[in-house]
Amino acid sequence: MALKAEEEQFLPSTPGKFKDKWSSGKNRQFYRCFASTSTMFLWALFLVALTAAYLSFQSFVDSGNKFFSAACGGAHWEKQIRSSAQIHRHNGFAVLVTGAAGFVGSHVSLALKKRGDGVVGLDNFNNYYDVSLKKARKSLLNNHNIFIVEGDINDGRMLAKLFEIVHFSHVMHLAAQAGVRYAMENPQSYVHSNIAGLVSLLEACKTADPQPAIVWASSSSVYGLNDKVPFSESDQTDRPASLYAATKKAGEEITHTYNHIYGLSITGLRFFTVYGPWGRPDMAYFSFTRNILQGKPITVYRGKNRVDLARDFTYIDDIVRGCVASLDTSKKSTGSGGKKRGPAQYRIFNLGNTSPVTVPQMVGILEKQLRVKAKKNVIEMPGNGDVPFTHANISSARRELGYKPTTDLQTGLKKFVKWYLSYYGYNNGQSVK
Ligand SMILES: O=C(O)[C@H]1O[C@H](OP(=O)(O)OP(=O)(O)OC[C@H]2O[C@@H](n3ccc(=O)[nH]c3=O)[C@H](O)[C@@H]2O)[C@H](O)[C@@H](O)[C@H]1O
Repeated sequence: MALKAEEEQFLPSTPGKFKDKWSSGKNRQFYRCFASTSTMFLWALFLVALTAAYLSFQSFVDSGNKFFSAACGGAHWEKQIRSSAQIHRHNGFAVLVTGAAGFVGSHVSLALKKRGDGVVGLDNFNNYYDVSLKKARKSLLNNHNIFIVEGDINDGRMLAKLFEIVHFSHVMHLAAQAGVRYAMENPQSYVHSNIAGLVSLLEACKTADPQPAIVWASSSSVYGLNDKVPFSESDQTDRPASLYAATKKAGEEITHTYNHIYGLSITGLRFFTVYGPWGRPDMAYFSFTRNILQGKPITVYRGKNRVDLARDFTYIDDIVRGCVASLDTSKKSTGSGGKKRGPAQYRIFNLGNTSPVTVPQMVGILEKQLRVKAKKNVIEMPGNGDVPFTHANISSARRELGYKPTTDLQTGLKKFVKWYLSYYGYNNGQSVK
């Protein structure tokens, strides 16, 4: 009880109820004054310590994140970039390819390098799918003297440094968070790469002097719930069915803004389900191949009223030709150092195959190529961002780019399967590696 009484006297109380042994007068004033000064001192000390800790943490984060990682920077690094950017043909380009360790990025980089353009790659090697495949593509590019910078398009200081080292004439922007259905699992990654990353890249391009012309990957998914076929560039694209599609559509609006304000020359390419050797393991044709060879079941989605889903599958070599033609027909950006000097080119093209194939037909082709029957599990398409069909109208690309796809799905999948077996091997139905 005594303790309780003692505790009580130091407990804060409602005004008028506070009891203390410092009755009244000078003693009490002195105590209060002393107590408040020392408390303030302690608080001030605490705040100083907190600020110091915060600042040192921030500079640690800055050095790790915002600027070059250990793999970047330094004289050797700059030398590799300069050498990779060297042009070996008359009037050739110096191209920065973002997403160079990706499927389309690696193919486009090789095509440009082979014809004598200077190519510098950029890729963050994220683990959305098997990183070893990205590293293998990187080795392939290295063998052709293409250097890939390991970095993120959100790293503005690193981008500024790249533009300082090389006066890129063009940027082929293919870095993105791909995949339609994964957007439900990890929505933020789409905002990070396809929105924030895009803006960061455009900021670097707008500030660069000279400004590069930009060609970048939009997507057939922007047509969303559009049911007017074939899809034309002038069709409505304001009903996306997935967050992926919404970020690609937003990218089209964002690039338009940079074209309008800063005079950046911009070409957006709406790719239609691109497939082929060195492809993406998250895509259906790729994962179906793996499962069929391993004797595992595949899930085939079906639309409402038992209607088969269909895609305008487009072979990688056709897409590469469309990308290169877009670079070749790009006009120069008109601004410099962040200031527009006049109107600049702004284009959007469909790059598809113009002959949709149903998913069960695609599976049938794979079964024939692999000589293995698939264990099919057919289910109704879940509400996960998928659209029932895609079909490109490519008249615009044909007219302006001379784009003419030449590979049907049968021929293209044959080439894919050949690559798959040589890359992963085939061992009693088990994929290895
Ligand atoms: O053109 C694009 O802009 C996009 O193309 C690609 O998306 P999609 O056309 O959806 O390709 P993909 O996943 O191979 O599914 C193909 C078909 O198989 C069906 N599908 C899929 C998986 C499955 O398990 N079962 C199935 O039936 C599925 O329902 C669909 O009908 C890119 O991934 C995307 O990043 C983007 O670039």
